[in-house]
Amino acid sequence: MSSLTLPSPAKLNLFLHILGRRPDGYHELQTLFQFLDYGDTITLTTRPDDQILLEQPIPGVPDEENLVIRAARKLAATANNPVAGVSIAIDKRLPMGGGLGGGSSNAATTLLGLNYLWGLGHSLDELAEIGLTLGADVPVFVRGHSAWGEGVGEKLTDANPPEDWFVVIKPSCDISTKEIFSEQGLTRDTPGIKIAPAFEGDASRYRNDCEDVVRRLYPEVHQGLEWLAQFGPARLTGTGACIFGRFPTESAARIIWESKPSGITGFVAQGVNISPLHKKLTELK
Ligand SMILES: C[C@@](CO)(OP(=O)(O)O)[C@H](O)COP(=O)(O)OP(=O)(O)OC[C@H]1O[C@@H](n2ccc(N)nc2=O)[C@H](O)[C@@H]1O
Ligand SMILES: Nc1ncnc2c1ncn2[C@@H]1O[C@H](COP(=O)(O)OP(=O)(O)O)[C@@H](O)[C@H]1O
Repeated sequence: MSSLTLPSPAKLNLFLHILGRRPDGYHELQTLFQFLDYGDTITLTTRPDDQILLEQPIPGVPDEENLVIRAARKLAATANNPVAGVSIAIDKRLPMGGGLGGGSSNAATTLLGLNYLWGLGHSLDELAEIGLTLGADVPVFVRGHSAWGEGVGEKLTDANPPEDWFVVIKPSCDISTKEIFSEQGLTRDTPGIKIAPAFEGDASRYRNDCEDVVRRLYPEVHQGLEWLAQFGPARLTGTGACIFGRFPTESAARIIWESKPSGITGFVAQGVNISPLHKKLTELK
């Protein structure tokens, strides 16, 4: 049996513009993804039989729907020869449905980890294509470089935003991506911008178009943003509920984190342009 323990980092949408809606109802986006040096950890252990199993179910997510199981099954189906079974353990730190991409990241880590353990030799392009069938955010985690995202987020161009520090807050509400994209009042006509070689994060030309709707529906998010905005640029990631404030140094971020009102949950982490998953896989080679 062989075993592999790998990081499954979070992402932030440093901005998120909605340009329009496609005939199939999906929204055309422009976004900037950056990874955080913070996330879940996944351990993959091969088995003597051919089963693909989750060691510990995630409450509220049936194993059949868990993105790691779905990713492993899809990958196994691409193999020319039978592959070993695998037990998958997820050490979950990322809040679910928080706009941090935890589920998509778990899927990508499983795809890359099993590609290595099973010796399949698929390229990142091939794995990103499999990933896209699991979710729009999976390809950026597979490619492992911060990126401008267009289309539904699958057209990716490498980006190098500053590796600033973030205070990430999880307001005490769960927000469904589908609910926000169904809202009447959502801004859906932001003009497309030319992707820029440099990103000045707090420039007024960059927003999260979901923010107004989410602030209106979820006062906890509004209050969190008002508090964070006192200290620097603050935004929603994805369709929420998590919000983040950006700081140039770790100590600046930690001072604000220590001053938070009681009851606020979240964490401090650095933005990184190479995914911690890819750093770890490079060390293994
Ligand atoms: C908008 C982002 C930005 O990162 O939000 P977060 O999920 O991270 O918050 C993602 O692209 C989200 O992608 P993903 O998480 O794969 O979305 P899904 O679960 O497939 O989408 C749930 C529902 O949201 C709507 N949806 C999703 C993505 C999109 N570009 N347009 C949409 O209209 C669709 O109705 C879809 O059925
Ligand atoms: N391994 C997983 N981790 C987290 N969520 C998962 C996983 N597998 C399936 N899901 C489902 O995906 C949904 C979105 O989760 P997640 O990717 O963490 O949030 P978001 O897309 O808002 O960043 C969850 O609410 C959950 O139902």
